Amino acid sequence: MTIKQALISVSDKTGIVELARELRQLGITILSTGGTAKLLKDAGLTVTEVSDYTGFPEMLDGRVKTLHPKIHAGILARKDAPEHIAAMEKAGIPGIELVVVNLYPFSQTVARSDCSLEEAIENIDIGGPTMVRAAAKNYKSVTIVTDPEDYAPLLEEMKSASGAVRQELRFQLACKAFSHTAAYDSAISNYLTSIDSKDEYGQRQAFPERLNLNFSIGQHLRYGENPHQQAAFYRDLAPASGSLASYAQLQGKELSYNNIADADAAWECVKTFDLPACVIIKHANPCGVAVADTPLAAYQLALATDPTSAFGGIIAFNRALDGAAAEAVIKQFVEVIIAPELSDDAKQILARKTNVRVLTLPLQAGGNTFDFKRVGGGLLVQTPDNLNVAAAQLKVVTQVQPTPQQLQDLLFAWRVAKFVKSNAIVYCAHGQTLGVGAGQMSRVDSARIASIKAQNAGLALAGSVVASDAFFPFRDGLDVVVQAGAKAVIQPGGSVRDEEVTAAADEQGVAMVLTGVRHFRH
Ligand SMILES: NC(=O)c1ncn([C@@H]2O[C@H](COP(=O)(O)O)[C@@H](O)[C@H]2O)c1NC=O
Repeated sequence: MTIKQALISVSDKTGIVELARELRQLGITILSTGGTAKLLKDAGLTVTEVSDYTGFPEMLDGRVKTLHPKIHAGILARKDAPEHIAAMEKAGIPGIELVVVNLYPFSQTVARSDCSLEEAIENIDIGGPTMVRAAAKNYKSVTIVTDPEDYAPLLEEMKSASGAVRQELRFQLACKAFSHTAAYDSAISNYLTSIDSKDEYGQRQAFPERLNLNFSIGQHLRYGENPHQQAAFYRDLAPASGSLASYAQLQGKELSYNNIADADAAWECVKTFDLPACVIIKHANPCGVAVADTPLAAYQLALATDPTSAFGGIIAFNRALDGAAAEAVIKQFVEVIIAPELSDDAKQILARKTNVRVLTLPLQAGGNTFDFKRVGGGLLVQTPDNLNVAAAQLKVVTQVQPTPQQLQDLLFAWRVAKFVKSNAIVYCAHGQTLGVGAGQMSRVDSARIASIKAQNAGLALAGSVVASDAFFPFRDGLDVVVQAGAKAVIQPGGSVRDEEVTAAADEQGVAMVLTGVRHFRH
């Protein structure tokens, strides 16, 4: 379909002057709205303002710019239907074969904490989506472009086909256009339905009445959790900075479904430490975590927790990976390595193992607004568990006080326990996990398993500290960890038998601190 006339009306003006210049060179007439027209004219391009074209000025503070039959008939007329062509000729309306539109920045506007309802409403684009949908509906006659990323491929196509665009590309762009308007309307609906109606338009609730999710496909995966399951990885339209979805893969095989899930667990855990840290994940649980002076030392300590389970693990660092650490890590079978960056040495060393997936991610705070869990016929939605307890918030409930070193280790153990599936028991000493009990239905069993694991790894628990992700419902769990050698315990408290558990700790001369916060993880 040859393009004679284009309509350009964009909020995001990235690359628009360059596009318009190329369109002019191809002999295409350009119609444009106020701000866009001014920018193009200032760049020396010949442009007709929509208001001059329709003979109807923009009005109501821009609420009506392009909403005119001369524009919409121009977009919606089927160029292959004689009756449409005749009707257009009779009305004296020329066709529009290319529409380049992106919408008012609604999501960016409402993301600002000081955004008022009035401001949000004014950022609901009306004329833009109307043109986008009209052009997308009429993709057989019209090309619709909503993303500056598509300007270059569009021009390439037009230049190679004397200004024409193939129907295949027009259809692809139309699909993208409907996704664009669908995402836009979802954002409006999510925002408006999360406003607390009781509070005159001010208070926003966390959860919208209707939850519209919008993710775009990042990649098709070879299979899901198991080979007989199909799978894909979808990204947020704008992933939070420093979240897993913003990874860059430097080398290695394609990531699998389980790789991505485990990489997320590893990255979220390692990000929470200030000191150089290493986290090794297997089947969504940390099997070794340590902090030390260097990435190498942290890795060696993390590996020592459970070298058997670390086989085929996902390993994350919160510091640049240097050559020494890289050399040590590739001695083991590792699925994925993640770090904020890699030294040139480390890159060369890891390149020797071409299959190993290596990801880099910016070490930045910030995460998802909501966590989701699909259940039969529904979706559980919650805000993420991003509470980090500080030393000042701990309450010592025993006669024995923890030493400063124990306190430091208790906080370390507590941070790790948050990332271990419940029931979680984590023994630690000197910034190293010594035994991790995960995912047990009984807390006592988790405590026993964690001690067995430490024993298997040849790590002594005498004098260690221990974290329990939730309270001890009975003293039996506490007895197990004390018998194993723990001298200080951190747990939320809140059981009806707290007194009995504290008495058991006193009786055995160990220190116990309460966080007042629980970290179940399922
Ligand atoms: N009301 C209308 O008729 C209308 N037509 C186009 N727009 C939007 O106006 C924006 C461009 O405006 P300007 O060219 O003035 O910077 C685009 O995001 C476009 O989607 C409109 N604005 C809002 O609805």
